[in-house]
Amino acid sequence: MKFANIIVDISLEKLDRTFQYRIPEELQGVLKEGMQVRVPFGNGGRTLTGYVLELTDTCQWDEGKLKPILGLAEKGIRLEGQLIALAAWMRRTYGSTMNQALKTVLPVKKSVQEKISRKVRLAVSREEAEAALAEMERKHQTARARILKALLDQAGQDRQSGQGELDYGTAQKELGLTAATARKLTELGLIRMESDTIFRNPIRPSEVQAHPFTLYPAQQAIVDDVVARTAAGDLRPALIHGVTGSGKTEVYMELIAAVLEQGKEAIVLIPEIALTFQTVLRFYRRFGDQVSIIHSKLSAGERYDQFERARRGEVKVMIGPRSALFTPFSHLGIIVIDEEHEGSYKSENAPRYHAREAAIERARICGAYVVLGSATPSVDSYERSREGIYQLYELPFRVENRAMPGTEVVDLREELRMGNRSIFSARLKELMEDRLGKGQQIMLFLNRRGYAGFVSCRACGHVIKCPHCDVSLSLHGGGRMVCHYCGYQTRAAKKCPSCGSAYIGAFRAGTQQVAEAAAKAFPGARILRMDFDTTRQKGGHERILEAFSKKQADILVGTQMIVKGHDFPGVTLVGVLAADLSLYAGDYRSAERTFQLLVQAAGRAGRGTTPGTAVIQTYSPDHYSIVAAAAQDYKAFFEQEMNFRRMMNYPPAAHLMALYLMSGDEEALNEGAGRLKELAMSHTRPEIQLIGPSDPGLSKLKDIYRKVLYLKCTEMAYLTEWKEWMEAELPGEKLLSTFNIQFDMDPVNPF
Ligand SMILES: Nc1ncnc2c1ncn2[C@@H]1O[C@H](COP(=O)(O)OP(=O)(O)OP(=O)(O)O)[C@@H](O)[C@H]1O
Ligand SMILES: [Zn+2]
Ligand SMILES: [Zn+2]
Repeated sequence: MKFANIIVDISLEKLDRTFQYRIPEELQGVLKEGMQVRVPFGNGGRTLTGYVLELTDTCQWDEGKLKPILGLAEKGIRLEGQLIALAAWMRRTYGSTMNQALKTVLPVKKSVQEKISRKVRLAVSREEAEAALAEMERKHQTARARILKALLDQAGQDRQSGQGELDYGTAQKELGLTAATARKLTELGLIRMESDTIFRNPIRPSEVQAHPFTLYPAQQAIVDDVVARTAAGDLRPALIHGVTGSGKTEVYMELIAAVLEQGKEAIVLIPEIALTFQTVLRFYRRFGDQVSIIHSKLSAGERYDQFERARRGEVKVMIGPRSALFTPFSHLGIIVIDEEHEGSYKSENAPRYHAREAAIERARICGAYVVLGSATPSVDSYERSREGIYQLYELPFRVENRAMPGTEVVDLREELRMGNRSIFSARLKELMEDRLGKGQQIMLFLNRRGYAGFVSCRACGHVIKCPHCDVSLSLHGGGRMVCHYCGYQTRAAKKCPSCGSAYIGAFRAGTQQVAEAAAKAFPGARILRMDFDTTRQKGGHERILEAFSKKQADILVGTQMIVKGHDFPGVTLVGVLAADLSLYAGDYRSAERTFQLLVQAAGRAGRGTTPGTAVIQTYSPDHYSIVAAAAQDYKAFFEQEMNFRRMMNYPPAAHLMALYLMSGDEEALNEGAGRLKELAMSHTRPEIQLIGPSDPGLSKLKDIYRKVLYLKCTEMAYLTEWKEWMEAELPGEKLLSTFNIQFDMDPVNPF
């Protein structure tokens, strides 16, 4: 590479200003993205340090006028540079402006003073606090002593937690607490300042258990192999495929402990929905105050504080969803991604990065390694483990050989034939009666994808699909059935093309109808509903789950949010009302998502000592993802799914890049989509297959019309090259300049 694009100022507003320099002979092959260099700046002979953002062979200006880089500011790449290199990779891979990419990886500085209620809490046991207080009184450190005493008084009153807690504002007013005193007490480790949105660490140092159990041989074998392999320099990601309750979390913690022992740090990504107190508690219990967390309820300022604590070395293990990946640790050793198949790891904002891919890149940049874990790995990851890109480990049994749930599949076509048109099949109803009679709990699960209304026959189960894309067509306005990939359209069928039955139509059902039907069928039962409507208010989610876990209800009805991660030992029956809902969601990952949901849903039944049963109702009992889920057979599912992906050239057999086009003006959008396709075709190559433009699942959202164009290709590099070309071309396109255009490499969630 001959040139380097350099950023000299990383204050936020100027992130997009890069300057190009010539790479001198002695730095050829040495210079890497993220390195800090010295460069001449302006005409006054000034020298500045800057970061290398990108290496390139394309000269943006007059080659003769480019100045050379003077030299490296320091050897190697420091933290800031590592994150900048990651941003450059994200921009290149996923498509966005450099500004958007840098803002994603670098914590945004606190700008406005936030009014958050802060709490001052005791960070030590009462005995330790009392000893410290006596010492302070002896030394006449009255300001500190006053605060400590007030906290101890509080601790005495607050029996339940036994931990003293004061409101920061009140302590300032009534006890004369100053910032200096608070800082000193924090440094001494006596108090902790927290806001209520941060989970408090409920574990006292004396309760931290370094080795709570001896690992089982299967767990220990994984730990030993990963530790030995990585120590020998093999930093390939590890994929742990372990059934629910097989002890994966204990393996993660053991690996993290080994990394901490080397003086390095750890990041643990978990889906937000699993970020429950229970999970966090296990990490606190194991690692004490070295643990901290990030979650979506934190304000920007609190998030920044958490990142600063990590930067200063006060925290060694950061737990959180996707964005915790950018925790500024200087000696990162391991990144764990639990439930690696979860769709929430894919960002929905530009750059639309996948946290798994970005984690692997960050680990590569700083010499760390990645551990992925799931009971139902993504097809992408499992395929990579088969190619040897990831190292696969398996935990096929639950700890203590606890039983897996029993699964039954009910054919809804049979129910119709027998004249049962209710939401509950005869078998599900029978089991519900049985459980209610025994005082056991039931979960009813509707795996609705929200908007997709596919068209199917209730008599024979036939689903109308796109002849070109092999995904189900969705019912749109005006009686049209539409393919969300290629735009193929046809009139809604009045009769089933397969059996001639008139029982054909859009498949729609809501949690409210289910709850009503359950109330009608079981008049005495106490029913809770959890979905988007009932969880909209703050804390709605937690309140419903808590009520259910306290057995204040017999039946919990909900969407996918009820099946993930929650442990309800009282539940012995899970009913999946219509597996077809996610199976025919109209995108190429529908079968994969269905398999994952069904296995997880079944995993909810019988977590306690009483064995559980899952009933899966469907019109497609022969579909491989339902057959495999019922048998809890991941490999069988994977083989058939991979065949489908290979046949249709969907990821991971190929790469799929989406171009989303958005505008408030429908007519202009149609015209723009046409122009975009023209442009796309002018720079395409035979290896790239262009599909669309088409209406996505949501063709209008908040008054914004949306179109999508797809490009398929087995070579990612060709798509990246095409994207770079398009990104350079777009600013000059007058017709397209008013649209919001976004790239999405290997989309995961339907647009
Ligand atoms: N070696 C062990 N000895 C005793 N108990 C263990 C051991 N390993 C795990 N457990 C316990 O078994 C249960 C399941 O383990 P864990 O949560 O680690 O499994 P998991 O695979 O992460 O589960 P899930 O997929 O449901 O999140 C936990 O209660 C855990 O404390
Ligand atoms: Zn039919
Ligand atoms: Zn199609």
